[in-house]
Amino acid sequence: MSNIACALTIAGTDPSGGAGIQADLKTFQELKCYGMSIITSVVAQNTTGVQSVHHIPLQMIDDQIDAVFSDIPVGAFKTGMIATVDMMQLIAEKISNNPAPYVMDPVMVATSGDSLIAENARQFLRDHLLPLTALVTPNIPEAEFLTNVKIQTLEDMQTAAELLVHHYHAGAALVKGGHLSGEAVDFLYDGKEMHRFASERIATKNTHGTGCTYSAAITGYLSQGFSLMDAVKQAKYFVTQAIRHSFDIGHGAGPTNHWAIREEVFNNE
Ligand SMILES: Nc1ncnc2c1ncn2[C@@H]1O[C@H](COP(=O)(O)OP(=O)(O)O)[C@@H](O)[C@H]1O
Ligand SMILES: Cc1ncc(COP(=O)(O)OP(=O)(O)O)c(N)n1
Repeated sequence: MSNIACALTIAGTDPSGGAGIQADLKTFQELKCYGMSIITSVVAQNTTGVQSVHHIPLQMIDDQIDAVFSDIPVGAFKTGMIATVDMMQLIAEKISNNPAPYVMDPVMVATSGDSLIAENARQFLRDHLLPLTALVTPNIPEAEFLTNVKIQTLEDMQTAAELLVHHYHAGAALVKGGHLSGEAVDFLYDGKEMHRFASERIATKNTHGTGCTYSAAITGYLSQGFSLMDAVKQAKYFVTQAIRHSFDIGHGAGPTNHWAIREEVFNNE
């Protein structure tokens, strides 16, 4: 039996390669994890926005999950876009007995402004999936929706992180500050302590898929046995480098560069 770390993503697709399943698998690969994927929706999108969405039938999502869970031990898994309440119900049922750490990127709206999940699914996500998580990774608008706290300051971010754990029963919460100004600061609250992760703000419009990449990197590191704190620390470095070396391709918000740390990783071996 191989002892390679196996990481799984349950999410929607991005044929232009910057976000969703494609970003997750590229990230897993860069971290030398064995990447696996379950597709919830096929999304026609690119750097400028979402053109159309096709939801995968429930039975097919069910079959994909069974195919993976019945065969391969999952070290850690994440969810991204889960568009409907029916899909959420099914996924909650399927993952509730899996002991691997669950990282939720509570995807609601794309960088382009297009909505990716049904209105009633947002509340279901908070009430039924959040309590199953080891970690939830909302950006500011997502944290505002989930907690009903208006977030304008670093203190507000910390309040939201605490509420997500103590009131909404997330295992831990990482509230990301990409949508504020100044340094790019994120707060991780693990139920006991608040940890701050900061980097310089990089001047770029090319941030398509940053949330997907960050949560996939955390999942990848968790699958390798890193502690939550170390997984977030390493992933923050990964996503910062991916933004720093992002690509100016396409006509809108370009994608991050998943291989930005490859040379450094290889050189450190
Ligand atoms: N311009 C930027 N420069 C550096 N880091 C950034 C920048 N924008 C976002 N980040 C970081 O990228 C990660 C994802 O952030 P955020 O944009 O808040 O989430 P999302 O991509 O889900 O909207 C966070 O670590 C955040 O601090
Ligand atoms: C299929 C799919 N999942 C997630 C997203 C969100 O990605 P993006 O629009 O780049 O926003 P962040 O990852 O930065 O929150 C998507 N567009 N498509």
